[in-house]
Amino acid sequence: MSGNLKGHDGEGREFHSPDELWAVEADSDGKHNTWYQKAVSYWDQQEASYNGVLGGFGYTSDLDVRDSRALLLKSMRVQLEAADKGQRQLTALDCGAGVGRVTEQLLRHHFHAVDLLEPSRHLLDTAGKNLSARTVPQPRGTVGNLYCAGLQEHNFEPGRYDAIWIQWCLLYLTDVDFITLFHRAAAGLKPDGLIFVKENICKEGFVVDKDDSSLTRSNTYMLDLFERAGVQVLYNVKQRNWPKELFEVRMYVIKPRVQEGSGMQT
Ligand SMILES: C[S@@+](CC[C@H](N)C(=O)[O-])C[C@H]1O[C@@H](n2cnc3c(N)ncnc32)[C@H](O)[C@@H]1O
Repeated sequence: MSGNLKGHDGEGREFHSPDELWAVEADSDGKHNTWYQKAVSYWDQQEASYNGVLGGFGYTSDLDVRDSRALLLKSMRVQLEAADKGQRQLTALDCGAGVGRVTEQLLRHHFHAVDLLEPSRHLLDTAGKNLSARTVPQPRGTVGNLYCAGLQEHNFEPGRYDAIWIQWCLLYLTDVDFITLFHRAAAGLKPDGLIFVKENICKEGFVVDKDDSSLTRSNTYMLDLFERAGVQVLYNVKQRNWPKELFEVRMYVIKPRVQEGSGMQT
């Protein structure tokens, strides 16, 4: 399916398929280290603040968190009720965490421990400082492990997480790494754990941004990759009240499929 998807970048270059893009962006060894390094270099130069990680649209943070919270509460009602009764300790991983905005505003209010993964050292350091210094009113959770790494290279601790939150960073992953990520992340989940993806979405095909080495995909393209990753999409929800001048934003709640006969999640 994704072979039929066409794309373009901001410099007038057209791509007939994602494979053409990945061939153009490959290093001489066929890997995409330069593609990934360019993204981290871009983020190394951005301001370490909510406004910086939201591309100058810091005012959208509250809107974003409001819809995320509604979907989290709906998707994890059983687990959160058990936590409220003191029957369960919940752990989350915030991926591409930036300065820890999603953890501070959302995850630490519902999970007992939140780990952060972020490849830009200065953003991760700021997240660590923000989360230890700020006195959020009665947060449930503490900050756990801080991993300075990209999603394409991270090894998830087996069976640790009730939720893995991946917001505005899948757009940095090649298709191959996008697909394998879900296999690796599934191993990091508890048996009823879920993966939450929140991402910019273009109307059709894909749009490449050479500045930060990213790829905004259409909803069709995202669903095709989820299908190829062999995961189940429980919810596919559009962010409401989003500024018209920005890409549409969608949230996907993902459940790994259980491998028949093995009791293992994939
Ligand atoms: C638009 S910011 C979003 C930050 C945070 N998720 C939020 O919503 O506030 C994108 C983040 O993705 C991170 N990033 C870039 N490449 C990545 C990769 N390969 N894996 C994981 N995160 C990546 C950037 O360093 C940056 O912090």
